[in-house]
Amino acid sequence: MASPDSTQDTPVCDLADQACEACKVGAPLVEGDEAQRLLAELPGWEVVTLDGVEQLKKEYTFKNFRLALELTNKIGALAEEYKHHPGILTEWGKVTVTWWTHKIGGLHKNDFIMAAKTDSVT
Ligand SMILES: C[C@H](O)[C@H](O)[C@H]1CNC2=NC(N)=NC(=O)C2=N1
Repeated sequence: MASPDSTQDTPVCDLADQACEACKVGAPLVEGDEAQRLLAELPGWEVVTLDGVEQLKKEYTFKNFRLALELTNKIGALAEEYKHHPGILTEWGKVTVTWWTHKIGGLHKNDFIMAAKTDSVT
């Protein structure tokens, strides 16, 4: 039994367990070193710039379309639950997910939280 103060007992509130905050126009963008620090907690995710907007992106692969659609629907339910919505491209054997915050035209902490929550439903 590890001692109560050992590091493995230290509760870690990781991204997937955090709640999204209400995001308003003018909220600060997450960029540079802060983005890289949060990205390090998100295996398989990358920051891409599409139409000048930084977004988090990850591809999930499957052996058929039905499984891709199942994940798509799980992510859709997450988005509705947390009122924060991704881009989702659903293809045979693949789901491509992008997270960014439309209101601020880039990345917010919420996008990193939702990316972690996306991984938690795969
Ligand atoms: C009115 C509605 O709650 C807002 O427009 C929400 C909806 N979902 C959203 N999703 C994302 N990714 N960015 C937003 O700015 C956003 N705004």
